[in-house]
Amino acid sequence: MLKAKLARYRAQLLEPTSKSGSSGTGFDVQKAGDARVALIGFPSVGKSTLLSKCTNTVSEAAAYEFTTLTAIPGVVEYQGARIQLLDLPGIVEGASQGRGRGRQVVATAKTADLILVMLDATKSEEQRRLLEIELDAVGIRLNKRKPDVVFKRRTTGGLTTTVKLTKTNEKTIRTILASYKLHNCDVMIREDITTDEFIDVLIGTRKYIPCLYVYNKIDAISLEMVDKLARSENTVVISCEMSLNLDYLVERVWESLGLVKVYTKKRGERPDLSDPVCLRKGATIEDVCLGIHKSLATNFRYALGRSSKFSPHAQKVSLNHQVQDEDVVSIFTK
Ligand SMILES: Nc1nc2c(ncn2[C@@H]2O[C@H](COP(=O)(O)OP(=O)(O)OP(=O)(O)O)[C@@H](O)[C@H]2O)c(=O)[nH]1
Ligand SMILES: [K+]
Ligand SMILES: [Mg+2]
Repeated sequence: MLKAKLARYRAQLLEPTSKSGSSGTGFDVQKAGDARVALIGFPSVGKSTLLSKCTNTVSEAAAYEFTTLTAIPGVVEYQGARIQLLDLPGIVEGASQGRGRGRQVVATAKTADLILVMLDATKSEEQRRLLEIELDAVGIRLNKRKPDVVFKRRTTGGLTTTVKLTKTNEKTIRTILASYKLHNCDVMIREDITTDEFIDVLIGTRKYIPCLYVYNKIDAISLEMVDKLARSENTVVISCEMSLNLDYLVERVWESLGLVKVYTKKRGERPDLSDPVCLRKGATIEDVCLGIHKSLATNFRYALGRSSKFSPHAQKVSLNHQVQDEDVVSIFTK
């Protein structure tokens, strides 16, 4: 019950209080391109150096802490896709609780499609855990998917569990529901969740964001250490200064975003490889149409799709056909 209370108070605390209605907590940078990637890390880990190396934007880098004072967007081009990379001020322990810039940084992280937790490979492992705590405190869940719990407010209701709960129990769930005054609701638990995960579902504003741990400055540590770090999960090791592994980082960023690039082709012409339509995995031909122009979906007759990975021949496909990465699509309208 204390956990539930604490989570509720924290959620209230982080809620925008301004009457203007805008959350006003993040930095005011327009989203641009096909996805947004945010750089989160302690001061002087090399965030700005990375932005300057991977994009056409220059962000001032220097040996003193808090060189960067605001959000600086750059664009990473990857096989025709445009990814917005956001350089942000460094944060310190307690950023999520404090006022001002630290809070602003973590609030901005919430708007990202992927978070790069940037770490200094020469510093202790502790930095990673500290950053995770700050992101967790504002409701960001890294590399997790939303728990499989269906929750609906109703006039009557009940609790159904389709799996055996081993990390929490029904009594705890009922106590938490009561403490939130949720007496009439339908709850269906379809996964062996923890108490904390259940509270996350109730709070409802959690963000489940993929994350890569990026260890910079590997030029300054031993090869054994580099090898060890490089083998960890969701981890990329780089040296911005010596331009080591930066192309691989961009590849991993693309992969972690879980996007697909679809190339369009006009009849009798070669596919346009410079300007793909980028969509979420699982997207359909209809999404491709909408990504180009609304009228394409309404006037849709059929499409010819060619999957570069699975079949060399174009096939006639309908609106609900799922597209794969690097598919080539021609759309025919009425
Ligand atoms: N040895 C080494 N030093 C690096 C590397 N990348 C960046 N640096 C140095 O680290 C210092 C900090 O770099 P910045 O890019 O300013 O770091 P930041 O994370 O943007 O720092 P803040 O904006 O202050 O939070 C600079 O002196 C860089 O030259 C690297 O790969 N290896
Ligand atoms: K710095
Ligand atoms: Mg900086």
